[in-house]
Amino acid sequence: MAGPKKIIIDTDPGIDDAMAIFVALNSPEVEVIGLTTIYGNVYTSLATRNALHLLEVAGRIDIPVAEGSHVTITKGTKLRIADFVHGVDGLGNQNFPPPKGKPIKQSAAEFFVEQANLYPGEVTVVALGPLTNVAMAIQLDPLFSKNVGEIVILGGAFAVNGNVNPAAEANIFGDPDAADIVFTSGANVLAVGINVTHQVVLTDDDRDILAKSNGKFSDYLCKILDVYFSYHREAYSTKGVYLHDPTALLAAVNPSLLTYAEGAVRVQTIGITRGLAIFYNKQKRFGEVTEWSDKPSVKVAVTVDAPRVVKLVMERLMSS
Ligand SMILES: O=c1[nH]cnc2c1ncn2[C@@H]1O[C@H](CO)[C@@H](O)[C@H]1O
Repeated sequence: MAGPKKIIIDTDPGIDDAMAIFVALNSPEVEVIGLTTIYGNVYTSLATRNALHLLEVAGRIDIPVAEGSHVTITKGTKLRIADFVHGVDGLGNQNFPPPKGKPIKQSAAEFFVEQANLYPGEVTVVALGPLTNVAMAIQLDPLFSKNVGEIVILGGAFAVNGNVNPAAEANIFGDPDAADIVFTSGANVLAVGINVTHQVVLTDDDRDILAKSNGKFSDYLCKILDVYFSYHREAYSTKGVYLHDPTALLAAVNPSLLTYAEGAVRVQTIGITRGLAIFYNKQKRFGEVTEWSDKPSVKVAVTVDAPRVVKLVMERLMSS
């Protein structure tokens, strides 16, 4: 019998990243073989610090952390950091002490390539931030896109408005050039966009249940969730928060929680729609060659069993 699925979580923690990491650590279907870090919710160096801290909270310092890129794939340094969503420390302004651990010497991209070569077809990368590290791995090793088992992406706003602006979702907007490289790489890609994750809401009542449960992970999260709840109340008038990262993580754990369409995805890299990801379902045979014509298909999530996802997230956070 095959063992648990090996996953590497590429992360920019981030409150919903913290949730996803804890859910993963409490999911017997997967083995977390590493965390890699990227800018997005915070800068990369803080993402590394937070990744190490979260593993220490979880008592899992056996899991290596590889630091990722500090700049976009085109060496851009004008990064968009979402500290207004997660707090200046990325973890709800709690001023946690610095972690004791250190990242490994390898970069995130080198770690991806090494692990995909070590276990061809068996490693799933769950990318919860901008896709710079994944695109760098594709550029570093021409065989990476074949050797990696699957790349599950939290990103895109397929046929709905974005969350950075009407066109773009935050992770794709963070590095649109990298995203286009990943979507057109031929790797086995599954994208979970905010068209799906906006259906998965952890309500105020769910949070009360988490708070009363006395689980290690739920206790920790209830401390940091305030900032995330306030942001959602202000930005969306929702009585709850979107479970972006945990939903993408669970898509890697149990793909049957969602349904998917297959087709080619291209990302706009310039202009007012920079970061817009457009899915082509390959149904119409266009009379002319398009920028999508010869591109490999990826899977894009279309529906989600939201009550089951919320229930699973809660169970796994409370039973810690
Ligand atoms: O309004 C927003 N702007 C920027 N980033 C956001 C916003 N809402 C959530 N996220 C963060 O970006 C990813 C989903 O796009 C999630 O990781 C979430 O934490």
